[in-house]
Amino acid sequence: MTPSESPVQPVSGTFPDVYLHDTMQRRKVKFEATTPGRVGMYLCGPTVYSDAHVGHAKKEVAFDVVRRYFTHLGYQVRYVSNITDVGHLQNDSDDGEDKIAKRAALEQLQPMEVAEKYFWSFMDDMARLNVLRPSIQPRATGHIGEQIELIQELIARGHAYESNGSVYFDVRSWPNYGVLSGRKLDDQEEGTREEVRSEKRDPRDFALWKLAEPSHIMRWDSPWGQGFPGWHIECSAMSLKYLGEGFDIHGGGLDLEFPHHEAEIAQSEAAGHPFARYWMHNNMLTIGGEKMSKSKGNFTTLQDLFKRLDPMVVRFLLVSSHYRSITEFSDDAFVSAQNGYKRLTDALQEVERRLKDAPQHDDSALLAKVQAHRDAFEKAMRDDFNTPEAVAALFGLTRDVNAALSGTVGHAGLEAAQAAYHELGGAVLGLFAEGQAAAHDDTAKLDTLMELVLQARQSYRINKQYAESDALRGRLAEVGLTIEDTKDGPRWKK
Ligand SMILES: Nc1ncnc2c1ncn2[C@@H]1O[C@H](COP(=O)(O)OP(=O)(O)OP(=O)(O)O)[C@@H](O)[C@H]1O
Ligand SMILES: [Zn+2]
Repeated sequence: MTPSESPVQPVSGTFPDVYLHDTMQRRKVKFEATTPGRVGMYLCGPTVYSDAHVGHAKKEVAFDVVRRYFTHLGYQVRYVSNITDVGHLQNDSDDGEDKIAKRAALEQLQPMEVAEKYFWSFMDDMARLNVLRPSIQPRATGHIGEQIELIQELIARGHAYESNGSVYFDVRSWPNYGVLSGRKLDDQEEGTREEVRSEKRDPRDFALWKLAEPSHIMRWDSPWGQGFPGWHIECSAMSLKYLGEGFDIHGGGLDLEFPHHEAEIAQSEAAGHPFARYWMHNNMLTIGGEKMSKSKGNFTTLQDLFKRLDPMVVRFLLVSSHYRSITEFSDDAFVSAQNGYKRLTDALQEVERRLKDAPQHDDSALLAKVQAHRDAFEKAMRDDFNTPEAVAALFGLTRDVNAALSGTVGHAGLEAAQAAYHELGGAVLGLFAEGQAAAHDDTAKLDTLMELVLQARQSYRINKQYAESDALRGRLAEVGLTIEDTKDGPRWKK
C-alpha cells in the first residue's frame, strides 16, 4: 500500500510548546510536529449501527477540543476520523454476530440503510454539539481496496497467513505486539470459538480478512474469496492513506488501547509503514460508576438528552472534566453545568449589549485582568489540554467582568472581554457556536413560555372548554410544537 500523501510544506511561524500525555510513553511529552506548523490527527470514529450516546460524545468533544486548540495556535490541522460501516463481529475475538447485519434484521432494513441512517444521526448529533466536521471522514466500505493491499503486504512479509478463506495476523512473528498496552503476549487471552481457533496458528492472532458465510450480506471480492475486512485493518489503511507514514497523533477511547490500537500498530509497522507518533486516549463517561455502553444498556442517547438539555450545556459538562478523567453522568452534574454555562452566557450577553453603546472610560485595570485570565487559559491548555482549568479561567474572567459591569466599562474593556469569550470559550472550547449564546437564551424563554401555555390549556380543560384547548394544541402543532398527555401530566416537544 502506498500512503498517498503528497509532500506537505511546512507552515512558517512560531508555535508555543504543547505537552500531551502519550499513552505509549505513559507520560506527558512535548509535542513536536512531523512537518513544522502542521498536525495530522486520526480519531477512531463510530460504528454506525445505533444512535450515539453521551459516552460517544465525550470522545468526540475531547478530540474536537484538541484539534481546535492546535488550530488556535496557528497550526494547519488535518483531522481524519473514520466511519465504520462494515458490520464487524460482536466481540473482539473474530467471532459472533455482525453488528450492522443484526440491526438490519431487527429494523427490516438493508445493512447499508442501517449504516446510512445512523451515520446521519451521528452527524446531526455532532453538529448540535458543535463538533467540527473532520477534514476527511473516510468510510471503511469505500476503502476495501486499500485494506486488501495492506493485507497482501503483510502476507508477503511473512506476518499474516491465509486459512480457510480468512487471513490472520501472526502475532508471534511480530515481537513488538504489546508495545502500546504493555501486555506481554503470554498474558493475553483470547476466548474464541473452537472452529475459529483451529483456523489460527495462535489463538491470539487477529483477523485481517474474514471469509463471508453464505448468509453474510456485506461482502467483497478478494484474493482469498468473498469476505469482509477484520475490525482493525480499516484504521491502519485509512490513516496511512490520508495522513502519511509517521503521522502525528492517533486518538480514541481508552477501551480501544487493546486490542484495537495494538493491532493497528502491529499491522501497519509489520507491513513497513511507521505509524502514529503520539497516542492519546480519553477516559470513560460513567453512570453509577460504570462505563456507559450500548451493550450494558445503561446509556442515554444524545437525541433523548437534547430533548431536555441544551446541547451546549452537554458540551460544557464534558469539557468541564479532563479528557483523561472519568466523567460521571448524573442529574446533579447537569444542574451545575446548566448553572455554570448560564453564568458565562449571561456575562457575554451583557458585554455584547453594553458594547452597542459603550462610554469613554479608562479600562486598563480590566484589560490587565482579561489578559491574566487569557494567560491562565493558555497555560492550562498547553498542559495536556487541561480543559477544567481552562474553564476555571473563564469563570475567573466572568467574575472580573461582572464586577466591572456593575460600574462603568468602556469600549476597549468590553471588546477585550468579548474577544476572550469568543476566542477561548468559543473557538477553542466550542461553547458558543455562532449565535449560540442567544439561542441558549431563546431556549430558556421557550421553556418558560410553553410552561405558561400548558397551564392555560389545563385551565381550559378544568373549565371544560375543550374546543379552546384543542384549538391551542392544533395551532401549536402547525408550528411543530406537540403536546402529549402522559401519566405525569402534559408534556411538550419540538
Ligand atoms: N462511556 C464512554 N465514555 C467514553 N468513550 C466511550 C464510551 N463508550 C464508547 N466510547 C468510545 O466510543 C467509541 C465507539 O464505541 P462503541 O461503538 O464500541 O460504543 P459502546 O457503547 O462501548 O458499544 P459496546 O457496548 O457495544 O461496546 C470507542 O472509541 C469508545 O471508546
Ligand atoms: Zn481505529
